[in-house]
Amino acid sequence: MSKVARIELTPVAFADPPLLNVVGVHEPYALRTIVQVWTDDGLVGLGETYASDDHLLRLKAVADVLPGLDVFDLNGLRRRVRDVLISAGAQVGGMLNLQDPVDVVLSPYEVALLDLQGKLLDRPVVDLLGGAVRDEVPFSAYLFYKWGAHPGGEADAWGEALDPDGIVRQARKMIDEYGFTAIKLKGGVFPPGQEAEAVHALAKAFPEHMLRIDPNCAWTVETSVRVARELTGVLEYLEDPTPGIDAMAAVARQTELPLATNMCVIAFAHLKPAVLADAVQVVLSDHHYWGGLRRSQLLAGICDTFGTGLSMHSNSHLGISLAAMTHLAAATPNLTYACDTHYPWKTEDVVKPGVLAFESGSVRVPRGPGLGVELDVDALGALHEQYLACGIRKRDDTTYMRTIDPGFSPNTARW
Ligand SMILES: O=C([O-])C(=O)C[C@H](O)[C@@H](O)C(=O)[O-]
Repeated sequence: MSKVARIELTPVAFADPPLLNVVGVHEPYALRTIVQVWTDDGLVGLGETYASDDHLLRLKAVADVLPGLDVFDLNGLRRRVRDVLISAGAQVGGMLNLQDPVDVVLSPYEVALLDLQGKLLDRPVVDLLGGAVRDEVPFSAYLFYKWGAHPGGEADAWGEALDPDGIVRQARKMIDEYGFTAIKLKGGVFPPGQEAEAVHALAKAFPEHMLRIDPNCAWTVETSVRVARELTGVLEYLEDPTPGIDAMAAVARQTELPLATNMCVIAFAHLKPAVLADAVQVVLSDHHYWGGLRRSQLLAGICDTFGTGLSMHSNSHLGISLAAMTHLAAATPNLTYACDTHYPWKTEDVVKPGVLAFESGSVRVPRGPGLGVELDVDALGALHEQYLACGIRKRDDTTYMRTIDPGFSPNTARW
């Protein structure tokens, strides 16, 4: 029996371009924690998660109680995570508008144990999740309004995108380089009419592509209904136009356009009220806060039961997460939408190159044992040094953006 012997938690910082969203501009660096779980027989399993100071403290508290755990005992893992968090006074269970901290902390450990199980059995993680229903997982081109450079920094190859022409240019570059067949525009930055204009420009330039826009709850119910009606037949779904289950339900009652969310349904406790109110037609899963890969499949089953669509959300992430997302999506039959990913925006990674590549907008499921990706320990060390030097220490995973000068964009207003 292979048991957990020790855990290494390594916070890292990697370069992130000046992407804009409703709360401001991405910092020059995004932060993540790389989790390594070592067994008593010298194998290592990998996980990746957020890196706020509070989250790191919780990860550390759990790491202290994992030695001795059988790597196949995922129920025992969840029990230990829950016990540690409850005794530390965490509000577990998914309060209104909050993720369930048990699922958030559980996730990278569950992924690391699945990676270990796969290595022990010489099978890819997708096989442990029920087997591949698709060998290639489609992702979407994730577009952002964007500055040409961080203040005082050098311009990057993507250039500036602050109007419909800039967004179409960005889409063209993404599609040329990665072959995406679906496009998501991060909105909530400019007035809604201007952002709808960008969607129309994308529809004109890429008539065969599936389109989405996500203003991250920046709009009122009235604005959401107006934009939804204007973009019905143009978008495949409208993501989080307005905050909360009740407001989303009010929009849903007044439009035919499917509404999607990764903001009002973010824990199992939110599913029942959302279903009862018929508030959302598509839930964006994200294994980083839905409790890992197997609990994301539980979410998929619940969505299937209630006829709710399933897509996948992404924050800035590295290759361990991309591998985990790909295995999960490959093994989840009703995950039929192209998944979100920030991966094309990243120029540094902690995994060795060669396994994860986009072809025609899709990533082929790694077939090696476990997640199928290998840690580059030199890169891990360098990105950890960057974390120590970069000066960004996150207290809270929701405040990872620098708020931009409100004079630059009216993003402080509610539209
Ligand atoms: O609502 C979403 O899709 C996200 O939160 C994804 C990303 O984190 C995005 O908003 C970002 O990084 O600016």
